[in-house]
Amino acid sequence: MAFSQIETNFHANDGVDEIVEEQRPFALKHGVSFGDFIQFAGAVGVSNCAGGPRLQFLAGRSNISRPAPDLTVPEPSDATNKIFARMGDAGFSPNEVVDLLASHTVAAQDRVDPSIPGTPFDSTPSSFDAQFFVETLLRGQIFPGNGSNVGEVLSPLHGEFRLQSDFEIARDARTACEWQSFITNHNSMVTKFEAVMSKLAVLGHNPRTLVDCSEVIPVPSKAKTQVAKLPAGKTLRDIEAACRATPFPVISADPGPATTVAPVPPS
Ligand code: HEM
Ligand SMILES: [Ca+2]
Repeated sequence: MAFSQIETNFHANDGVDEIVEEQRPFALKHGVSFGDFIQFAGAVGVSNCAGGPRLQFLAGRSNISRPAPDLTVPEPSDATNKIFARMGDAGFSPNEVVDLLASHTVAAQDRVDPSIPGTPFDSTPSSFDAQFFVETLLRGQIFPGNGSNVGEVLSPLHGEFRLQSDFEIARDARTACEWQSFITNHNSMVTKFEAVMSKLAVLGHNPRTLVDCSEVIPVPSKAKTQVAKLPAGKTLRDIEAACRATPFPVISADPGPATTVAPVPPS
């Protein structure tokens, strides 16, 4: 937000310009630092999702900072080794990257395939559920838009988008069991997401110098279920299970005709 002239030009930040320009006037108007505003908006935003986490919110970051160097943010076309190495530099283990990727249950793409903006990564983009962790393990069959783009791989459902990085981290021997574990344990997914987000939120800061203002973050509505489902039209045979230690759980499929996924509303 402070260095958007520089940082929004980095390829990995493509699309971030819009929300930065939306939010900056609020931070300036209320005399809140950019770092605090971004953390606050993220915590409030995700609390609106059914079944979502209630993130800690600490205030007190200063606006004294420098532009980040380019090429530090992972790209969806990066190999898992590279993603884990970059995230490792920031103090996150491969399993913590999986925990962070629960965010992709409430996410959509605009720029990887610009012909289909708003195409979500799971069938329930307004629900903070574990559908993302099931659907990324389904065998890929179609490209939802104009064919294969850099960082995109085959998706299992019409209207759903699959990032190459999500596909590979779901199947990587280092992370496949953490990935699979969330399919039958919504609480664990949310608790681990809250924990890893607390870590992400204070990177580069001493948390002891910040003030805990978490009580201003709304309490999200409860999750409907602890266990995810197969989308309608899919069976367990469509799952590419990758965790060697634990068999893939027996989960049921939604009834009805094959699931297709609608785009999220334009932002
Ligand atoms: C591990 C490396 C990651 C890669 C390669 C990656 C990649 C991407 C890409 C390519 C998009 C689509 C952007 C667009 O086309 O507009 C996206 C969307 C998104 N990502 Fe990630 N991501 C990663 C990790 C994360 C993390 C750690 C978080 C948060 C904790 C996150 C949260 C989101 C959200 C919320 C969206 C949706 C934005 C929207 O709907 O407008 N991602 N990600
Ligand atoms: Ca979801």
